[in-house]
Amino acid sequence: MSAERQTAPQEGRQCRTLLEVQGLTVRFGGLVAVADLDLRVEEGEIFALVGPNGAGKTTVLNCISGFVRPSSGSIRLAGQDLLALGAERRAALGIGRTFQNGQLFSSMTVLENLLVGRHSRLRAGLFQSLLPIGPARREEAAARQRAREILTWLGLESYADRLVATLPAGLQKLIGVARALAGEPRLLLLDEPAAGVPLREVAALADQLRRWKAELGLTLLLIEHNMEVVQAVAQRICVLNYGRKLAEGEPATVLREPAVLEAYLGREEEIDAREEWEVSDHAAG
Ligand SMILES: Nc1ncnc2c1ncn2[C@@H]1O[C@H](COP(=O)(O)OP(=O)(O)OP(=O)(O)O)[C@@H](O)[C@H]1O
Repeated sequence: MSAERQTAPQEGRQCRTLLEVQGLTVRFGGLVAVADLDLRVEEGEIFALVGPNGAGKTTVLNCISGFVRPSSGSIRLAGQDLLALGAERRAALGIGRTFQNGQLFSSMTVLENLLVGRHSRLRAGLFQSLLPIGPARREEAAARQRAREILTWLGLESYADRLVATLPAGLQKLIGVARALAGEPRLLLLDEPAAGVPLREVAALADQLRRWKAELGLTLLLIEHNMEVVQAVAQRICVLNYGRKLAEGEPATVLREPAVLEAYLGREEEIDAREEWEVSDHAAG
C-alpha cells in the first residue's frame, strides 16, 4: 500500500465529520423502512449501526452507497451532496462497500474482482482495464499492481488467480473487503462482517477491523449483530428500531439502555412466540 494510505490517523487530531445524514426517510410502498434519521460519522472512527432484524440498517447503507433512492433527506460526504450521484460516482468519491453475501463475480478470478472494484478510480473504462489496449495499458498495469498489493496486505496473494467460485465462503467475504479496498475508499461500509464467522475467529475479526482502520486511515461504518464485535471496535453506535433512531452513543452505555434492551427482547419474544406456534402447529398437524 502507498505510504500515504499506510499512515495511521494521528492521535488527538480534530474531529471532522466525514458522513452526514439528515432527515433520511425511505418508503417502500406503505412501509416506512427508515424514518427521519440523522447520523454523523466522524473521520477516522468506527461507527456501528445496530438493531433488530428489519430495523432498516441495510436500507441506510444502500442509500449511502447509492443503491436505494431515499424518499427524502440528505446525505453528504465531506460536505458534498451525494443524492444526485449514482453508485459509481460515489465510489469514485471514496465510498467503499461490502455485502452480506459477498456479491462477487464468481466466474472471475480474485484479481479480476479487485480490478472491477478499482475501476471507479480508473480514467479508462472497465472494459479497457480488463482488455488492455492503447492508452489504458499503463493504467491497467498500475491497477493490477495495486490489486496485488492489497491482496498481499490481506494475506490473500496466493488466491489472486483462483476463480472465486472455488473458494470457501469465509474467504470470499475477505475478498469482498479486498475488492472494496481496491477502490481506495475513505469511508468503508461493512454489512455484517461477523455473519458466518465462527465464534473462535470473532476476536481476530475485531483485530482486523481495527487494523484496516488504523493502517489505511479509513473510517468504518458497519452493520453488525454480533455485540462482541461491536463493543470491541466501535467508538459510537446508533440503534435503529422500525426505521427510527432509538439511541446513540458509546456502545457500553447505549447497549444498557432499557429501550434498547426492550427492542431486542421484544423482537426475540416475537420470534420465540412464532417458533412455539409453528412447533405446536406442526405437532398438531
Ligand atoms: N426493496 C425493498 N422493497 C420493499 N421492502 C423492503 C425493501 N428492502 C427492505 N425492505 C423492508 O424494509 C425494512 C427494513 O429492511 P432492512 O433490510 O433495511 O432491515 P435490516 O435492519 O437491515 O434487517 P436485517 O438485520 O434482517 O438485515 C424491512 O421491513 C424490509 O422487509
